[in-house]
Order: sequence, then structure tokens, then C-alpha cells
Amino acid sequence: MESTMKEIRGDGAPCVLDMDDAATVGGGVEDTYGEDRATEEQLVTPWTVSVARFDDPQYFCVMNQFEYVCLYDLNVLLYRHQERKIMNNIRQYQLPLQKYMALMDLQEGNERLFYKLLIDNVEELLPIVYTPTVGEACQKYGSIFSRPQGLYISLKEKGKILEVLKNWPERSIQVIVVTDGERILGLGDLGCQGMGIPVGKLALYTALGGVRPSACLPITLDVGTNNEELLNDEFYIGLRQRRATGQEYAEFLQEFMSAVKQNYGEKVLIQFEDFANHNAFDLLAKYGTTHLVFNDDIQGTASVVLAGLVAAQKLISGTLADHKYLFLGAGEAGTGIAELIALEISRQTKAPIEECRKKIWLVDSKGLIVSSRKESLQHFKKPWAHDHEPVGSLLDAVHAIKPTVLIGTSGKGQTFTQDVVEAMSSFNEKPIILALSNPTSQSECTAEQAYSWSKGRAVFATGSPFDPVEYDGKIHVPGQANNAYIFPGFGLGVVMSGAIRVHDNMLLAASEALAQQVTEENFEKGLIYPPFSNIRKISAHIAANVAAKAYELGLATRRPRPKDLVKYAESCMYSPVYRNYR
Ligand SMILES: O=C([O-])CC(=O)C(=O)O
Ligand SMILES: [Mg+2]
Repeated sequence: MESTMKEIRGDGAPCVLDMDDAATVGGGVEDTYGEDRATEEQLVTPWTVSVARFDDPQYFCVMNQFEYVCLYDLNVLLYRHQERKIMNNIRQYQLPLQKYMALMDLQEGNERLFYKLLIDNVEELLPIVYTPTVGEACQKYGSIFSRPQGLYISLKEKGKILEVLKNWPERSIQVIVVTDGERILGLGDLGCQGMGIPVGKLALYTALGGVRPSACLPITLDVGTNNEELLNDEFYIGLRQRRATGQEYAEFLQEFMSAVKQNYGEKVLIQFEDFANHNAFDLLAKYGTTHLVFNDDIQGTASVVLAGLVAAQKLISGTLADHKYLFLGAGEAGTGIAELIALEISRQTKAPIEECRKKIWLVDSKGLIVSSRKESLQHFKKPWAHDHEPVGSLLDAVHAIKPTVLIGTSGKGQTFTQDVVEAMSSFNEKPIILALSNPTSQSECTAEQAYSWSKGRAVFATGSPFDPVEYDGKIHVPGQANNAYIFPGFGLGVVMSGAIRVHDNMLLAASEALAQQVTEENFEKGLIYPPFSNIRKISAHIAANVAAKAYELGLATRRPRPKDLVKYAESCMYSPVYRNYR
């Protein structure tokens, strides 16, 4: 008979795990600070913890509790009262940036409460701690922050990056999100001020994917900036020099990647975020074979879009192979999505991938990518240079290709004009239109424009959040095709299986799991993504599917393989529950 042990889940419900599974609760990383809900049944004497970690935001609650300890049931006080009070405070602020700053203060001051709030109010707070407000915060980062978050590693630290990493107080790191700030969302080069992005992404790793906060490390590599405005800004927080390039840049990155592996081992997930195209593809290709790396903008975005397209087939009764795809933008997101679509069509139809790529067309700043341009194209665009006469504009390309799916990833706002959307709607009963550029100001069109110009017929989703739109008496709800659906669950799946490399099939697995989470009720509203309110459940399914694929591919090292991977994923997820004090 198999041995079992009783567990208490984050929501208080008991669940039973196999002994083997229980032995690796928390993804196998030691729960140094008692963040796991697995330890929350144990009574803790507050002063022992507070002496040890009195300055730590995770235990700020302990200080508060001294005042209340005899008077109230602490959990009730801290959960219900404090949470309501702080949400109420946050709602008082008029500007999203003020809300962002209040939430960052909370994250610094009382980390558990911050995560509790974020998890319980995810749809309301996601646009604040993440896209689009995080974009504005990055633009103003130098002037709004008194206490920096994350770890900055600058060119000045060349030769001693390992020492710098050792300065970070946490030892058991599972996920690093790193940027060099060169392409922050669609806002361009924000240099060191890009730190808001790794900080925000990792907050989502914890809130949406359940990776423990202490296991997350946000890093900004300061290699200079080419943003003249920042170079002349007295509040700019980074190096005042132009960006390092070529060999200097490559050597710096090499030292960083080696230092990470030396310090944290082989199983730390390194997520590249918002690097410029000219570095992102090379870094992924170079380190994909030696490190556990994932590029969110290439691979995460691809996986979320593929999920939406698979789900959309239910609304239009087709298969991926039935479509013709046109992209505006041939950078990381555009080519990353295109390649994953081609891979999935090839998997479904057994046709060679080269054939499947022919269904996909890309437009860049010089027009349609066609074979006559091949010689001058950057390497990541070459697979998309098909035979066709040159076409200059997006509108002409829409007329020439007659796509069924139009995807915007160029980082430029208002490029899906009325003419473009009307053309799409003239030869498609239900045109699929995805305006993916972030933040809101860079969106290719708004939800209102998409629905009114298509006369309510578009199957529409965006990278940044948009409110529902009423058109012709019907409410249309635009989905948010943002990689936030994927990376938290994907990362959890990688970490909990102890995967040592990321494989494309793991991205397909993530995509498949997300598409399966779209319900009939969601479809009825025209949605091709489930709501974020269920994201932790969704993340557990994504993690389980990714982990299953990692085991199947022989890339997982955590043994034995848990039998029920969804239950195991849930058991690994951090829940911000206060501990009980004597
Ligand atoms: O951060 C987001 O909202 C999505 C993303 O990765 C990007 O736009 O670069
Ligand atoms: Mg990004």
C-alpha cells in the first residue's frame, strides 16, 4: 500500500499527496523562510522569527501582530480587514501610476499582503503592477523610486559578476528575469529604468504561477543606453554612456551567464525579457543549448498567441492549417509566433515545416517580406521571404495576401487603420485580428475601433487590456493575448520538474493547456482566452502539461515523476497565508 500524508492547501482544504510527491513540495528547493503553505500548520513563536528576520518585508506582519496579538484573531484581522483597507486606499488614487507606487511600497513593506491582494484582485490589479502601468513606471523610474528593487549589474562590475550575485541575500533562486532595457515593451530603450519589467514579471511568477518570492531574482544589466533624453536626465539611475555592443557586450553576457550557473546551478530558469531583436535571437540560440533559458518575447508570446488561435477555431470552425496569416512586425514576437504556428501546423498535418511557413506572411518597415529582399534581411526574417512581387504598405499587403488572421507585433500604435480592418472584414466573415503591441498607446488599434470597423465581426484580442465594447447592442469582450498567461505556469512546470533545458514542444504543451482552459461560457462572449481571475488554476494546468512534456523528452531531473502533475503543481504553489502565532 502506498504511503500518504495529509496536506493543507492554501485555501485551507485538506488534500492527500503521495509520499513521493510530498517529499518534493516547493519544487524541491528548501523553504528557508517558511514561505510554503506546507509549513503553515506549524505554530511559530513570533519573536524567534522576528529576531532572525526583523528587517524582512515578509515578516513585517510580525511587527504589526505584536499590537494585536491578544485582541484579534490575527488571520481574520490581517486578511479581511487589512486587505479591504488597503484595496480601499488604492482605489482612492486617481492615477494608475499612484496605485503602482502604493503597491510597490506594499510589496516592500508587507510582501505577503501584497501577494494576497494581487491574487484576490488579479483582474483589477494586473493592469497596475504589470502592463500597461509598468510601462509608464519604467519611463519615470528614475524619479519615482526612493528604494530600488532587484539587482543591477553594470559594465563596471565586469570581472566580478559572480561576487555581485553573491551579494543577493537569497540563495535558493529558481527563476531569474533579466533585461538589458533596450526594448522595453513598445517603448524602446529605457536603459536601467527597464528594471520595472523584471520586477513586474516576477511578481506575476509568484502571484499567478506560485513561485515563491524569495526564489525570484529580477536583474537589469546596465550596458549603457542610447536614449539621449535619459543620458541627459539628472534623475537617470544608470551608466551615462552609450550601449556596449559587439565583443564587449558578448563578453559581459558570457560572464553573467556563467556566473549565474556557477552560483545557482543548472536548474535556475533564466528568462530573457525585452532585449532588442539584434541580441534576443542570438542570446536564445547561443545559451539555449547550455543553460535553462526562455525568451518571453519570442517564446512566451508565441505560446499565448498559438493558444488563442487554437481556441479561436471553435468560433470559426476551422483548423490552423485552413488559415492565411499576415503579421505587421517581424521582430521577436512576430517571427516567434510565426514559427510556433508553423510548427503546430506541421505537427497537426505532418507536412514539412517549410511548407507550413508558406501560409504565413510578414510585413516589416520596408513592406512585405519577399524573396527578392532575402539577401538584405536579418537572419530571423529569412525563413519568411516567400515568392511574391514587392508590396510596400500593410494595406496593400492585406489586399494582396487576403489573410484570415492579422497579427500586429510592430510596437507601433494605430497601424491597423480603418482601411485595414475594413479590408480584413470584406473578405472574412469573422476576421481574426490581434493587436499585440504594448503598452496601450502602442496597440495597433483599440477594441472599440476593431469592433466598430469590423461591424462587430472581428475575433479580437490585444496585448494590453481593453474594456468590453458595446457594438450594435452586443457586448464584445476582447481577450488579452499577453504572455502573462504563459510564463508563470510555464516557469512553474520547468522548476517543479527540474527541467534542464527548454524545448519547443514544451511551449506547444503550454499553449495546448491554455487553449483547453477556455470554456463554452468564454466562447459565448467571443473570448479566445479564459479570464485572468482563474489564472492560478490555469497556471497549474500549464505547469503540469509542460512538466509532462519535459519528462517525456527526458529533460526533467526531478525523480520520481509525480503521478498527478496538476495536483503536484498546486502543491508547489506559494500561497500568501499568514502563519499562526502562539
Ligand atoms: O510585458 C508585456 O506586457 C508583454 C511583453 O512581454 C512585451 O510587450 O514585451
Ligand atoms: Mg516583454
